[in-house]
Amino acid sequence: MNKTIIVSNRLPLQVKIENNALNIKPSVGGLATGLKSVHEEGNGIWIGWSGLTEEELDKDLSNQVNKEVTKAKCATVPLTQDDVDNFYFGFSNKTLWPLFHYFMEYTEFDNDQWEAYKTVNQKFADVILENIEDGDTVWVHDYQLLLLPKLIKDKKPNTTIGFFLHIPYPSYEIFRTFPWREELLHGMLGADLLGFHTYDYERHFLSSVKRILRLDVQFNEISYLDRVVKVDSFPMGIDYNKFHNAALSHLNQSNTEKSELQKRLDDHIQAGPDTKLILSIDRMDYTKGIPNRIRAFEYFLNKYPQFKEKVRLVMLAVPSRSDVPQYQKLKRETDELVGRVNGEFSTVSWTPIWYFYRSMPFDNLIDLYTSSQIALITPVRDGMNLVAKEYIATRVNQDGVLILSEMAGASKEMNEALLINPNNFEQLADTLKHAIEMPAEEQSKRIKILQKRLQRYSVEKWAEEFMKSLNDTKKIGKTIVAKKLDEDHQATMISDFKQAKRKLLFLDYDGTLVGFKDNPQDAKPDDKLIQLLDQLNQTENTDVVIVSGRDRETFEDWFADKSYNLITDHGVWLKAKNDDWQMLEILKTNWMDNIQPILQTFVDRTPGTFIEQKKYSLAWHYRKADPELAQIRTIELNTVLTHLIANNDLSVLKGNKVIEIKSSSVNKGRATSRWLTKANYDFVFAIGDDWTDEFMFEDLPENTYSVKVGFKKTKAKYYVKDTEKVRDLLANFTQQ
Ligand SMILES: O=P(O)(O)OC[C@H]1O[C@H](O[C@H]2O[C@H](CO)[C@@H](O)[C@H](O)[C@H]2O)[C@H](O)[C@@H](O)[C@@H]1O
Ligand SMILES: O=c1ccn([C@@H]2O[C@H](COP(=O)(O)OP(=O)(O)O)[C@@H](O)[C@H]2O)c(=O)[nH]1
Ligand SMILES: [Mg+2]
Repeated sequence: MNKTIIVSNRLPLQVKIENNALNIKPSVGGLATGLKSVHEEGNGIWIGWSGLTEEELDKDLSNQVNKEVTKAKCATVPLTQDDVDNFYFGFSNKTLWPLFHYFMEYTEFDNDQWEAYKTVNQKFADVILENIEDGDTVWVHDYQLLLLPKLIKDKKPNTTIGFFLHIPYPSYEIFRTFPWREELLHGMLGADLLGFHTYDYERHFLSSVKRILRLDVQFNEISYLDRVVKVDSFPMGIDYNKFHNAALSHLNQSNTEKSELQKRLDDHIQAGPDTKLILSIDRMDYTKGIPNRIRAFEYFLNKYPQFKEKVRLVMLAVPSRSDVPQYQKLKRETDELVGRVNGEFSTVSWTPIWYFYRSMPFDNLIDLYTSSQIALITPVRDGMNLVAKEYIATRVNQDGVLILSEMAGASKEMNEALLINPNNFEQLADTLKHAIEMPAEEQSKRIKILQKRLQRYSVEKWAEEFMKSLNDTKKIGKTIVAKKLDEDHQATMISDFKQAKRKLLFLDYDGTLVGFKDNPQDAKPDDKLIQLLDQLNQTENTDVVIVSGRDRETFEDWFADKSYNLITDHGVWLKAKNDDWQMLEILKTNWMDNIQPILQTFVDRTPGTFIEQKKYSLAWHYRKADPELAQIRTIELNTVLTHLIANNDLSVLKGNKVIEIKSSSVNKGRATSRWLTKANYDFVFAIGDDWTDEFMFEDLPENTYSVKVGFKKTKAKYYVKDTEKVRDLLANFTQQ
């Protein structure tokens, strides 16, 4: 039976050594809850780091850990102290975390730490590869493991891989500054499904893929090598019932059952008729906007002094990553600010800010959530923010107001909250006043809608939706007709080739025999290709024809001293071995004078594009242009051209980052079909990568071995991954 492997940096277990003995408890985080049905109840295993370094574990302890962890359906990735320092505190938290949260000034680009990141991703891959079998599904989590999807896919292509990013994905303008950007994107694209919290992160990712890797993206699908990678957004939810039910039982607590914290909170609430608690809970992280919040609260007290002694900000900041200098700086700044504001406003019976720097047990969190009439959540950047959702889930009487930063992913689903820009103190102060004074009916109206949505799209539902979508990626391949040319198909083909008496091979040039280059003239045949073509050309009873959209002049130049069979200009010219050039179609070219100036206006308005002037066609190339602008321009150009060419027997051909205008009567299908009549071929093979090659796939006889390069919609029977695979494949024909 196939299984699902979940992978995250940390296991859903708390592993500690106390008095030389192991203490292992399940951790109760949201992710563990959401994945329960995939992990414990399904046929799953969870792979991650235990939290203890190799140095902390002697052989005996390590065996014990492994035994206990296996019982919990987990497996550990062994990490040394150096790994943790350089991969976790280093690259993950000093590079990726700040960069992805738009804190460029905090971002370090350190090559040694990048190496450590790669090494540790490989360590994760090693443990996965020990546990994985064909047909299994893997779900990788978060920014510490961005390279992992590729490391698994390369070794185990017959597995389904999902990746979810729990933090924001930054805009292209930020991501492009990352020195190893290509490698990171290729790492992620090892997955079959990439999930983000919001549509904005999704589109930022797609924009990086289009601009940096220049891949083709259709809606939310990326054509990548011989696969399609799907990208989608799945906003993570919470364990709604857990928070809601805890709050319900809280309501019925007797005085003796109440915690000390609850009693103090009650004291404040009961101090007067309009006293209110404003709550904030976050990790002590510079992305959470803690100093801003304190300053804005100070501004509010100055602007609306009537609320002095009435409202109190209860601020819980949970210690986090305190080994990283920026976090230490933030802690000092927060201490200072709280001190300043409290010093400035406190009276004998009132301190404006209650500040806790610690983590609190679940029951105390419920005390805080249920006692606070307002939650003030003001991150400057946040992937999602679950605290905002938890606050809403605990409002069992449908009262309370959530003030939420629009920079948190959660704001995209929580429109009924009061959304603010955390940098706008004026707005923040006014929104606080609005929240304090909001009528009960309005509070309830907003909370009800929010609760309904959170209850429905819980963390369980989130995991279910992701898994469903991941499963569906298995079907993507089936909607495209071509089959992968695997070893069995290849063996049959080669054996047919060997048995045949008269053989014909049609080979497209660009994108098939050679990879793409920015400048078309740079895509010259290399020595290895020439060697391969020479060998093919000498193969007995075999006609090899290069069929290209290139112009005759270019091929004359590149293959000057060769006697190859060539078809150029998509089928205008033909040159048989040791023969002269022959024109297959008599064509007019007077249309060019009208179309050329129009193309020129597109060149002028679209930086990076240029016209390739061929004798019988005009090609507008946009490989180097901004992909989004190019997409708009191609639609525009298509409209303009369709209108103009209506009566001219011309057609517009969409190639790989090129639009070509040429005579309708010319195409690779007609030209190759004509060649076929030259002899009685009993083996025909045709290979190409582009739309223009579809004409030959369509027109050639039924028993042709037709092969597409790359995983795209096609009429060909088979597909192969890339030009490298094409050359390997062709080499087979030369072996007798
Ligand atoms: O039929 P083909 O042999 O595949 O030729 C199709 C076109 O190829 C050339 O353009 C493409 O390759 C260039 C070099 O890598 C690249 O810069 C460009 O973006 C591609 O579209 C050629 O310039 C065209 O004339 C051919 O029609
Ligand atoms: O003392 C505390 C305070 C908060 N939390 C939890 O920490 C999580 C914080 O998640 P969020 O998405 O808000 O922020 P992150 O820390 O992931 O950036 C929430 O589930 C809180 O309930 C906790 O376990 N202990
Ligand atoms: Mg091509």
